[in-house]
Amino acid sequence: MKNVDNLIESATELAGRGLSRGEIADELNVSRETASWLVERGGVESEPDQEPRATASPQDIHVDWSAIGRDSRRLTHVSHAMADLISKDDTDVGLTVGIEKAGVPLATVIANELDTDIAAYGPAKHQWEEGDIEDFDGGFSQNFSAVSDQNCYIIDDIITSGTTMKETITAVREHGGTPVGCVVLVDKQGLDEIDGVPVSSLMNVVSVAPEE
Ligand SMILES: O=P(O)(O)OC[C@H]1O[C@H](OP(=O)(O)OP(=O)(O)O)[C@H](O)[C@@H]1O
Repeated sequence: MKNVDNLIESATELAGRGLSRGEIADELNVSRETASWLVERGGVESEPDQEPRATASPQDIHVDWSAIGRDSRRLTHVSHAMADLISKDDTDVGLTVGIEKAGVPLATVIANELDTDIAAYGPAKHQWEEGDIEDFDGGFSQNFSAVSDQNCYIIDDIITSGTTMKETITAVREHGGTPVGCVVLVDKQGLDEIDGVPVSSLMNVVSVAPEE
């Protein structure tokens, strides 16, 4: 089980390897604000030109679903529950797209359950090595189905900012597919839709902290 000390340690190590706060946020599945907080708690100085140090604990949470991810039977049960969220939809869906990495094993089970083909999308951040991440493109793996002319579900584990899901929706459309639903384990934004595509999640994270 990860606790905040583990997260601070991981964030400090990633910062030491030169990753930006945004990249650390992606790696640890937390918001950028939380990534900054974790790094600063680890004793690393703020990045130049960044907002002032966050002294209070931010309103983000880290979701550790490794108890599901490390056990194929649990993963299958949970994926069936995700499929159940969308299985009553009327739309004729022929393809389930998993977002690499964590979305793919979930999508594999969901595709089997819903009797669709399967595709795998690698987001741009996974191509990034150095320089501006905007200069990199994501892509669909050639080892799986093509998306053209298919109604598609898009599967991932977590929505944090929604950037990865939005990128995948755009990529599906650019490749001639039609995204008809996004399904995740946990939606930290509690979104109804992204770019006109309905979002379903097994769990939404809702902050009950009073506004500052
Ligand atoms: O909504 P966003 O702010 O875009 O963040 C959510 C994404 O971040 C994580 O991917 P990550 O690359 O960190 O991990 P993974 O490759 O293990 O799935 C997660 O699996 C989502 O794909």
